[in-house]
Amino acid sequence: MTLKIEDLSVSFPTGLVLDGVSFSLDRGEVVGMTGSSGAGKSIVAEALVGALPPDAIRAGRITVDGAPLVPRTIALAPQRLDALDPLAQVGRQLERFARLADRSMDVLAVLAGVGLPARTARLYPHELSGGMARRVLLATALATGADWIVADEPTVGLDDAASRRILSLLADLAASGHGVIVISHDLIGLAKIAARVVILRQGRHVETASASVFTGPGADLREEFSRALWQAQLAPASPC
Ligand SMILES: Nc1ncnc2c1ncn2[C@@H]1O[C@H](COP(=O)(O)OP(=O)(O)OP(=O)(O)O)[C@@H](O)[C@H]1O
Repeated sequence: MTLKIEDLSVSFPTGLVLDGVSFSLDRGEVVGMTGSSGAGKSIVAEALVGALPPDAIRAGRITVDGAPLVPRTIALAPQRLDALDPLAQVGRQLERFARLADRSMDVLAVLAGVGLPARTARLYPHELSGGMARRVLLATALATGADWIVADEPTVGLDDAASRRILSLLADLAASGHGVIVISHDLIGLAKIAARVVILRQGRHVETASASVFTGPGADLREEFSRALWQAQLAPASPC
């Protein structure tokens, strides 16, 4: 199955924020999305899962094998930890997500699917480590039974080792048959797990680069902006 995004544009009364984004992915694949801050990455995610603000106007086509994408077949693992209800145990929250998608699921199986032990079901969000909370956010998307998962900044705030484990989990979700879109500023991490990386700048789709071009100085990247983005990540951080 192929999810195809064609000419996706989004505008608000204040103006156009996304202009002509096109890319596709198959189930079993990871596609990365990166770009400068405010480039429109979260807007793409919201458009895909049908969660744009009410004053947004969307244009373009989102299809699966030629038919319009069915909303409940795609789910967002949100960026913000406050998407979790601070007053509800993790297990209860996963059940809520499943109910919203009109399905029943096995909480412990969903937790195991994101590498979390059964006891996590009884924990409240404030009892989770950063890495566990990121996994629970992914679990909220999996609890819906969606085929397509959009993970918005799933490694933000994590150290290198925890980030690597989350990226490897996302690759595993694709290997188990999901189509996974990962939004991240960590281009080095994305290049390790994604087949392609969609690069956005100020609402424009700069290019979709195959992961294999993220080597050395990135000479095979088509656009200057993409090369600059890649090289900025390779450069050692300047001492404070
Ligand atoms: N409700 C809204 N009304 C008007 N403009 C908005 C609204 N939501 C987002 N925008 C604008 O859309 C643009 C893209 O925002 P978006 O959050 O998608 O960027 P992003 O690439 O995810 O950024 P970051 O990497 O910082 O999270 C920004 O210019 C933002 O100000």
